[in-house]
Amino acid sequence: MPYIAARDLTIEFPLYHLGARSLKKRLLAHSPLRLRQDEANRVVVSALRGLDFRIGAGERVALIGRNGAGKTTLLRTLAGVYEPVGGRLEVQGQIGALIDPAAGMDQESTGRENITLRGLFRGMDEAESAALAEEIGAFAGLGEFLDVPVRSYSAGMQVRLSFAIATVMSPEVLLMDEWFLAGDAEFREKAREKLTGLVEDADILVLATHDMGVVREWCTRAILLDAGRILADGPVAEVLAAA
Ligand SMILES: Nc1ncnc2c1ncn2[C@@H]1O[C@H](COP(=O)(O)OP(=O)(O)OP(=O)(O)O)[C@@H](O)[C@H]1O
Repeated sequence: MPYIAARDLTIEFPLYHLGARSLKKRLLAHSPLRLRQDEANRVVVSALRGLDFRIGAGERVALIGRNGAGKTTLLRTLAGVYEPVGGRLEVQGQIGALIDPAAGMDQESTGRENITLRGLFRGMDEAESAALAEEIGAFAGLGEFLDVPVRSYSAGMQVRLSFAIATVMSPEVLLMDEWFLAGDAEFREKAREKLTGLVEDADILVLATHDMGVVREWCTRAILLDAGRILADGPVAEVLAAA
């Protein structure tokens, strides 16, 4: 059964090129909770500070909180993009990540080549990968751009392509940042339909969002983050009432 277990999970980012010592000192004095000096005398941002939680199969969890609270950092950590500097994290289950639109995309290759590569990587044969490319290209509405290098896509086209790639297979653990719900009205409608199916199929959903309508509609549990810590964790209605 898929699950996520975090124990004292801590993520920090070193800040380079801060320059003058006086600036360092001022920063540290003004933000003692988020900034500290590490053993190498670098100023580091404490993005996530000692998080403890367990998410089991069947749970749909919203990560909520103000700008800079740590939602995206937590999603990226769950996806394996960031390595914790402290604590333990276990993620069991096949992950599907809708976090960074350009992640894993080769900008010099065409949309079709990118899709085919993903298919082959997942163990499909060439015919299956080719069929996948057609299906994804059609869903993303790329038309002839399917055979053009991705670097010449508009931002919206990149989002549609990565959305279509990431959602075509049903992951057990679905990690999603809210901007995947953005886009033009026509695509948004298609995306919502697709996501509703995906959310229903996934064993675990973790969604970072500012949209409380989406939280109420899709999630069973909310984790409220503030300055890298968990302020509240529980059923959506309870956490939203406390927020
Ligand atoms: N690559 C990075 N380098 C340095 N600091 C970072 C980096 N990524 C995030 N941070 C810091 O970590 C903290 C958490 O940021 P994060 O993006 O996770 O917040 P968020 O809750 O997703 O915010 P938003 O709602 O604005 O998207 C912030 O203080 C941010 O400045």
